[in-house]
Amino acid sequence: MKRGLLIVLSGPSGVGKGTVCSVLRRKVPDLVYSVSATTRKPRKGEIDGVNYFFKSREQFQEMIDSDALLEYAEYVGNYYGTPRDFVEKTLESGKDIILEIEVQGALKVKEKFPEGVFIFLMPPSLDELKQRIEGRGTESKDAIDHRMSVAIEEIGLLRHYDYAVTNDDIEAACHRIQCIVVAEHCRRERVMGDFAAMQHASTKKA
Ligand SMILES: Nc1nc2c(ncn2[C@@H]2O[C@H](COP(=O)(O)OP(=O)(O)O)[C@@H](O)[C@H]2O)c(=O)[nH]1
Ligand SMILES: Nc1ncnc2c1ncn2[C@@H]1O[C@H](COP(=O)(O)OP(=O)(O)O)[C@@H](O)[C@H]1O
Repeated sequence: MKRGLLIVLSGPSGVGKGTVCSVLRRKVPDLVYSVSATTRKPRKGEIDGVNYFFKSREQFQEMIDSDALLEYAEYVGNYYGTPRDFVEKTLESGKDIILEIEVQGALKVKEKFPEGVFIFLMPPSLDELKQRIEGRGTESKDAIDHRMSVAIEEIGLLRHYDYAVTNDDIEAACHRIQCIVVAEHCRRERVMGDFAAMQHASTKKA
């Protein structure tokens, strides 16, 4: 059985990762979405187990201690982490999985899964990024300023990624990501030498 693709979608807060992921989930129902654990408090409308697994600091620490997380990072005062088992089981079952995580975590995943596909979602401009965070209305002014300074540092790490996708338009960004996924599958077909297996089967028949 061929393993699925591990796709990491990263990028600064407010760039549209969540929005792009929810559109992708609708368009590509076969793509599995990893639900993270966090110590952040739920926002209005967020559901435990759907948007995040909401944990206390103690519960999160237990997950770290028992090696239940593939990676974790502290981001603007809260912890976020990817439950390991779900990712590994999904990949083993041959399905593709997408992790929507911030940059420090993405770089840790890259150390463990260099064969993953690392995509950085870029804002059309920093002004547009600030407007999107403000427009979402979920953060205080201090938190927005903090997220903007973290964003500038994160964009500086773009070179560690395989692809940059600009989120100028949601549909266009999703289309680009879908194209990347298709291309990566084709690339792996070549690397995995399926052609050799095909030749072997046809020699056996002759
Ligand atoms: N390292 C890591 N980052 C995560 C994880 N889950 C979410 N994040 C990131 O944490 C950051 C803050 O997430 P959140 O508080 O939901 O705010 P928002 O994504 O900016 O709306 C975002 O960049 C998320 O992509 C995770 O499991 N691990
Ligand atoms: N291509 C886009 N054009 C305009 N607004 C967008 C676009 N993508 C996302 N947004 C808006 O930007 C805000 C932040 O998006 P969100 O998905 O919450 O970002 P992230 O998950 O990266 O923090 C939301 O209000 C969302 O509706």
